[in-house]
Amino acid sequence: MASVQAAKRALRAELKRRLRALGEGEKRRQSGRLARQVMQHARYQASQRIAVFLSLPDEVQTAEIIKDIFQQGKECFIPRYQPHSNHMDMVKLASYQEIASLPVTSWNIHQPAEEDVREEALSGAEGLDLILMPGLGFDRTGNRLGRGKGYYDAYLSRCLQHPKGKPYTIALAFKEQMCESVPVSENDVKVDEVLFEENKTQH
Ligand SMILES: Nc1nc2c(c(=O)[nH]1)N(C=O)[C@@H](CNc1ccc(C(=O)N[C@@H](CCC(=O)O)C(=O)O)cc1)CN2
Ligand SMILES: Nc1ncnc2c1ncn2[C@@H]1O[C@H](COP(=O)(O)OP(=O)(O)OP(=O)(O)O)[C@@H](O)[C@H]1O
Ligand SMILES: [Mg+2]
Repeated sequence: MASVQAAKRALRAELKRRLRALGEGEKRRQSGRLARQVMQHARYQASQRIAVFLSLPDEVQTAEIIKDIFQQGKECFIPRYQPHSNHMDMVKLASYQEIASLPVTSWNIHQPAEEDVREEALSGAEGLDLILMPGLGFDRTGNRLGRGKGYYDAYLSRCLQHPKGKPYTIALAFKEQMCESVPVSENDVKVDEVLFEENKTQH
């Protein structure tokens, strides 16, 4: 339905305005609290294979979470997306320190080069246990508005085909990213939980 696309476009613009108004200190403060919430989360503690995004400046910062994943002896996977499609893999990251040495994409996100051969999370029987999800906006029923390329929706539908089934999904949000309701279409996959300051929603 065309009107859903228009509603998404309008909400993305509104959310980008809200995010631009957020100061660096406030983003750091909320990110610190959310990182602790993740580390204390039973689903996180029980997860061995975790996919996490390398945060952009307007997203909840994930550096402390990534360090903890390695400290806890868990396995860490990061996005490798193909710019001109909606294809994304989650590939193995060897260490926190490795991130700085990875090339950057046109969106200025570190990711391994296409020819860099790495384990893809869904290539083996183990799959993924948990995906920490980015996004521009969320509502309390788990609807998610991304950056409009469908990478995560397409990836989650691939996860559904995997013998292990869909991993648990937790979105990380600044409280300014919470919306009354997010417009969705058939391809949109809900997240299991949205973590934001002082509160959380579970479905
Ligand atoms: N940190 C992070 N990594 C990620 C994602 C993400 O949302 N966050 N992705 C999740 O998909 C994939 C990359 N997809 C992206 C899609 C768009 C933009 C982006 O900056 N878009 C512009 C406007 C796009 C346009 O021209 O229409 C923007 O948002 O300002 C960035 C990443 C994989 N890696
Ligand atoms: N599972 C899928 N298979 C094929 N195309 C898809 C799938 N999911 C979404 N798409 C397509 O991707 C495009 C963008 O979708 P949408 O606007 O929901 O992006 P988004 O959820 O904001 O982005 P992202 O998931 O990358 O954060 C749409 O044209 C949609 O039809
Ligand atoms: Mg979507």
